[in-house]
Amino acid sequence: MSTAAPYSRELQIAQLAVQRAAILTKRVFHDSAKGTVSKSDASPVTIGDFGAQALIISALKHNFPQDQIVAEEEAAALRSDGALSSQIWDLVKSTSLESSEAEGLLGGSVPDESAMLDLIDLGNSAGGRSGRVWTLDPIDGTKGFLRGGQYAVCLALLEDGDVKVGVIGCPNLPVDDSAPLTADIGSNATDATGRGVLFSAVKGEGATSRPLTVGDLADGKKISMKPITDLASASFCESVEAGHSNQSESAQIAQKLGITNPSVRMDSQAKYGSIARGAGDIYLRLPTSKSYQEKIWDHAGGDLIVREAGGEVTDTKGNRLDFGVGRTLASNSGVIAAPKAVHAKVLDVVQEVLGLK
Ligand SMILES: Nc1ncnc2c1ncn2[C@@H]1O[C@H](COP(=O)(O)O)[C@@H](O)[C@H]1OP(=O)(O)O
Ligand SMILES: [Mg+2]
Ligand SMILES: [Mg+2]
Ligand SMILES: [Mg+2]
Repeated sequence: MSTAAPYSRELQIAQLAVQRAAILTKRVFHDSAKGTVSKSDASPVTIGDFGAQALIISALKHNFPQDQIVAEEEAAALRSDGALSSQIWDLVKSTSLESSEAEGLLGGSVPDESAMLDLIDLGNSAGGRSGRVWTLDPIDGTKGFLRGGQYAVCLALLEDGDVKVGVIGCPNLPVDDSAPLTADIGSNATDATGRGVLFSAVKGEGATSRPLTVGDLADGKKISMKPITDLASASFCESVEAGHSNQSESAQIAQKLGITNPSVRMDSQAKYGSIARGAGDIYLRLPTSKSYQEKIWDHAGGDLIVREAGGEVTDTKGNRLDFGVGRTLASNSGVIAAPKAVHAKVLDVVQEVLGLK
């Protein structure tokens, strides 16, 4: 008797849902006014973020009605702004996958605008240590999205706080796994031919990449981190936004490690995907303020994809990221992702520079 691969249905639905949402975000980037509004923390959100969240939650609700969902956005601002809401509804009702069979698997279209708002708000779960929890960032790196740089559509499944499935769609990364890591250089990075990658991982089954929008889901190729012996030739990536990660400390760390290449700055979980496929080696995210707590939707997929590709991911204290404490990584501080063979060395220097030892 043959048994299906673990989480194969969850993986298939997550991949299709991310693909469909990326069709919407690309339409927003190319075709329409972005409908950008500023949230209470002064970060931007666009009609692309809301629309992508509605489409993905619709697919999750259809397939896994019992599961909890922790997603970044909420519909409150749309309930008090009918014009914004109807702009999003125009997009959501007119975005579908080409294959009607695949659309059927996702449960088809959202019935009406009011249902769309309710779907967006289903992402309000508190998360936690028990049961099945999906975590969703409909557009990770909204600033990158707006400037035509890197962004990602990110979905992961946690079971009892442990990441089991991670899917990250990166519309602006080159398809070629061996393309060198380049800085987020604005309009040069947009989803022209040859761009758009879907990274996936299932716990214990490895990590893959495939083109985001064309071909069969089964076409994923195994990816792995670059075996690295000499840190002098390593490349490391970090946030574009200086407010998200301390870039002067990372420069000191790189220097102490003997890394000679300048950091590659890119937005979003595209950083995790890029190191997982060996386009880069190390991802450093160093806390800028004691008060900011990283969000689980910003890391769950990337954490699994890097670990399944042969990497180690910890915080600056050396602890694994704990996705079971709620909507944020309240018990962690920063992120250090690197190939297993060099992670301890990198962490040691991080702790030295941060004064943690
Ligand atoms: N003060 C902050 N510190 C760290 N990350 C932040 C902060 N404010 C927003 N973010 C989130 O950081 C992520 C982008 O990180 P990166 O710097 O790696 O591109 C995004 O998820 C962004 O949210 P958003 O999803 O709204 O873009
Ligand atoms: Mg945001
Ligand atoms: Mg994010
Ligand atoms: Mg986001």
